[in-house]
Parts: sequence; structure tokens; C-alpha cells
Amino acid sequence: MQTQYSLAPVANVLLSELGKDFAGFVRSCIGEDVAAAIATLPAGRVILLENTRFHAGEMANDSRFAEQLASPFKILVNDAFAVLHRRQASVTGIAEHVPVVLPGLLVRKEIEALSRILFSPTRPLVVVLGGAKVEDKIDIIDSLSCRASKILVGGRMAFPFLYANGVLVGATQIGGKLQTQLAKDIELRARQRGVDFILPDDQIVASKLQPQATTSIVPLTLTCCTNELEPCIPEGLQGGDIGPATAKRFSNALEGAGTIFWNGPMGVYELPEFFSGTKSVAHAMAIATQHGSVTVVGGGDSAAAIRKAGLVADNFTHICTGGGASLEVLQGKILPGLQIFKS
Ligand SMILES: Nc1ncnc2c1ncn2[C@@H]1O[C@H](COP(=O)(O)OP(=O)(O)O)[C@@H](O)[C@H]1O
Ligand SMILES: O=C(OP(=O)(O)O)[C@H](O)COP(=O)(O)O
Repeated sequence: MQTQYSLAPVANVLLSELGKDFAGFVRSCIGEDVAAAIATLPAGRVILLENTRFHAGEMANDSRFAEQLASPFKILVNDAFAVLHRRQASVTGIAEHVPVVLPGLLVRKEIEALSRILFSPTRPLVVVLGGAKVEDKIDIIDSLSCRASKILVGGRMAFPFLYANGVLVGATQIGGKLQTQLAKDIELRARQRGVDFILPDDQIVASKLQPQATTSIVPLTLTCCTNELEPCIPEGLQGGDIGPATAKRFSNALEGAGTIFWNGPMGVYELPEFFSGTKSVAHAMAIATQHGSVTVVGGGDSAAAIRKAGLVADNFTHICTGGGASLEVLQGKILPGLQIFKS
């Protein structure tokens, strides 16, 4: 799943943050309009260019597109931590065409915070994973299980694991056979490494994950059905959030953690019907912070969910802007976007 939306609304945010220092929004990121805006830009002022992902060359890391992006600039400061794990034109390709490439202050802060978890976490380390980017992130659970004492899996991420455990999940998307097999292997290896691997025991379900959906709570244990072929989540329904029993179990599992890393909401937090699991975990993590745990939340949606739960930066040790990027740092990978700096 790749994000592709106009940055026009961000212009209003920049205007209120920067006032007269913000010189406006340009509805493209390459070409004559950009050159003209830069040519008339007074020193010390800032402009915002449109999302590079509207061009196919961005995700394809096309060198011609990267060159067009780079052409007006002599110095590039890359502060887009959340995409540093992507080999795409505005992250890696562009660096070949700009003489000086430097990391921004946010990138430095993120790497410092994550390095502490990678190299010297206060133990035990508890990892909470959820969200919807299953294909992207499922592999990462395998390497995190070498470091973590407990792994809690919620959100859509939990479903290939549940299915691999024989839990029939109705209309919930579980990915292909390959993902289920992968989930089975990852969970087995984690357990062999002594990790306490915790999956949801119940789920809030509905026929559609939409506003005002009629919801119900179903248990997800193998004994939830009288007949072993009967699905735990009835046909036509899908899981949209962890249920109250799981929310309680996950919250309890965070108590006493030395370090907690969380990426990915426990459900479709955007909708009130499927927000309660994410809210509970967010508040449990905030309490853990008060009790001395190092708490790091990673990911654009996870950070948004925390704000929605009424929590602020002070309730956590660090809120990281990138989920996928932070998970790859925690795997010990050197992100492609960190290999491009030159001065
Ligand atoms: N059970 C679920 N079914 C469908 N979508 C889900 C489910 N649980 C979480 N999500 C979705 O996951 C998305 C966030 O996932 P992701 O991008 O991986 O998180 P982050 O941005 O924090 O890294 C949200 O849009 C949320 O609605
Ligand atoms: O939201 C983001 O990352 P995240 O969902 O991993 O936190 C970034 O904008 C990266 O998005 P992408 O996964 O579409 O490359």
C-alpha cells in the first residue's frame, strides 16, 4: 500500500507554522513552475512542492525523474525519515544528481532514539505490532524475535498468524497461502527462541469496516466453535479491532517492560467503532512510561492514533514518524536513504 495524496492541505499547516516565511505551494514537483517559483523566491523563505508520488518515476526510482527533481538544487537535506527504507527517486535517486546531501535534524533524532533500542535496550523488550502493511512488515517480526521477550500482534497483521493456527476468520483478508506459511514459520521460530508470542483472543467484527457499522465481539480461540470447521468470525464478517479481552491481555503484557516498541494500530482506529483496542494499548503504554519503561511508538498512523486517544509526546519516550523505516532500523539494516549522504 503506497500513500499518494496531494500535499495542498499541508500548505495551510506550513502557513500557520511559518507565517510570512512560507512563500506558497507549487502544484508540481518538477518543471517550469518549480523553476519559476525558485527563481523568484526571496532568501530565507520556503516553498512546498507537490507529492512526488504522482509521478510513476518516483516509486520506480527512475533516474530521468530523479534528475528532473534534482535539477534546481545544489544542496539536499533529507529529513523524510519515514521513507528512508524506500529506494525511490526522491530518496536515493536524487542524491546522484545533487553535489551535497545531508541528513536533517529529524533523521538524526530518530536514528539516535532507535539506536538505543537496537544496541542497548532496557530489558525486557516488548514489541507490539499491528497495522495493515502486512506484506511489508511480516518478515520483520522474525528478526525482532531475536531481541524481544514478548511480541504482541494485533491489527490486520494478526490474521495470517491466526489463520495459520487454524482460526477461520470469515471475510477478513489474510493475504495468500504464502503469507500464512510465513506466519506459521515466524511464530514457530519466535517460540523456539523463547519469545512470549501473543495473538488476539477476541475481535470486534462487522460486515464492512465502515462508519456506523453494526459490530459484535467474537472469541478467536480454537475452542470458540462447536464444529472445528465452523469459523470463529462468521462468514461475511471481518475483524476490525482487537476485542476487550485482548485489549486487557495486551495492556497487562506491557506492565513491567523495560522497553516497549509499538508500530501499527490494533484496528481501524480511524473509525470510533474500531478504535477501542488501539486506545487501550496507547493508554497502557503511557502508564508504562510513567512507571519508568522506555516507550517508543513508530509510524504515521500509530502517531495519529495516539493523538486521537488524547495522548501527547510527553506520554512516551519517543514518537517516531516512520513505522516501516523504524522497523528496518530495529532489524539492524542500514536504510538505503541513510547511504546517500555526501558533503
Ligand atoms: N483489522 C484491520 N483491518 C483493516 N485495517 C486495519 C486493521 N487494523 C489496522 N488497520 C489499518 O492499519 C492502518 C495503519 O497501518 P500502518 O500503515 O502499518 O501503520 P503505521 O502508519 O503506524 O506504520 C490504518 O489505516 C488502520 O485502519
Ligand atoms: O506512512 C509511512 O510509513 P509507515 O506506514 O510505515 O509509518 C510513510 O509515509 C511511508 O509510506 P509508504 O509505506 O507508502 O512508503
